[in-house]
Amino acid sequence: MQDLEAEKMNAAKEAAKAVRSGMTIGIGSGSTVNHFIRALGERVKEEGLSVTCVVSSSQSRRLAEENGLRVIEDIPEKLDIDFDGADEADLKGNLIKGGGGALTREKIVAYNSRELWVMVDSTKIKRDYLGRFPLPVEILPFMVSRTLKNLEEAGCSCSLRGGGAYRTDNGNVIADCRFKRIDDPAALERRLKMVPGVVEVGIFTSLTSRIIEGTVDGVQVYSIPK
Ligand SMILES: O=C[C@H](O)[C@H](O)[C@H](O)COP(=O)(O)O
Repeated sequence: MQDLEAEKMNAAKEAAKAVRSGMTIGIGSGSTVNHFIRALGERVKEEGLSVTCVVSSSQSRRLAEENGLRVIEDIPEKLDIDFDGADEADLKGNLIKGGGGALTREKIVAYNSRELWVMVDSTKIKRDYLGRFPLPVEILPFMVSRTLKNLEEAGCSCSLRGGGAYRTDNGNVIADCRFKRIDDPAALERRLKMVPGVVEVGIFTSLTSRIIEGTVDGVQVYSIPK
């Protein structure tokens, strides 16, 4: 049986090796990122690295601080590298994110970083098309049933995460949108962002610089041309 936790850990440990003292980095959210935070925390402890980070969720913030990382909220310059996970990734660097509800802050952090390095286990890489994982879209709770209908006009069926009880760190709700397949991620991202009430869409395009896929005994690294 595939050991997905080991794959995530291998990807995270490899990524953590790239951090140098003095860097300001972005840190995303999720179980793979948790491995990254712990691996980086060990380097901080053992090598005395000085690292400052902007994190994309309250959960990552807690873990980062517990592991000795300095966390800040804002910075006028771009971050050096953003390290994050994904729910799906294709080899052009298109991603589906937001399984943990942190997509909006994750996209802000990724957009404001020179590079985005994505750490995934082997099941996340999709060589044909994205969309098996329901696409998370963060929306305002105001007039939510109309917003869901407007999203469905793009050819999906939507449900509110937790029946509407789930709240993001921004106080909003998540619509999980099931498409048969997503053939043109950039066009769909643009279309859904036009729906009033949509805060952010969990499709990330043109942001990824590198995908680190964890394998049973190491990693496979894909560089994404800009
Ligand atoms: O909102 C959560 C994020 O987009 C995560 O990076 C994504 O869901 C992948 O999480 P995991 O590493 O737990 O599979």
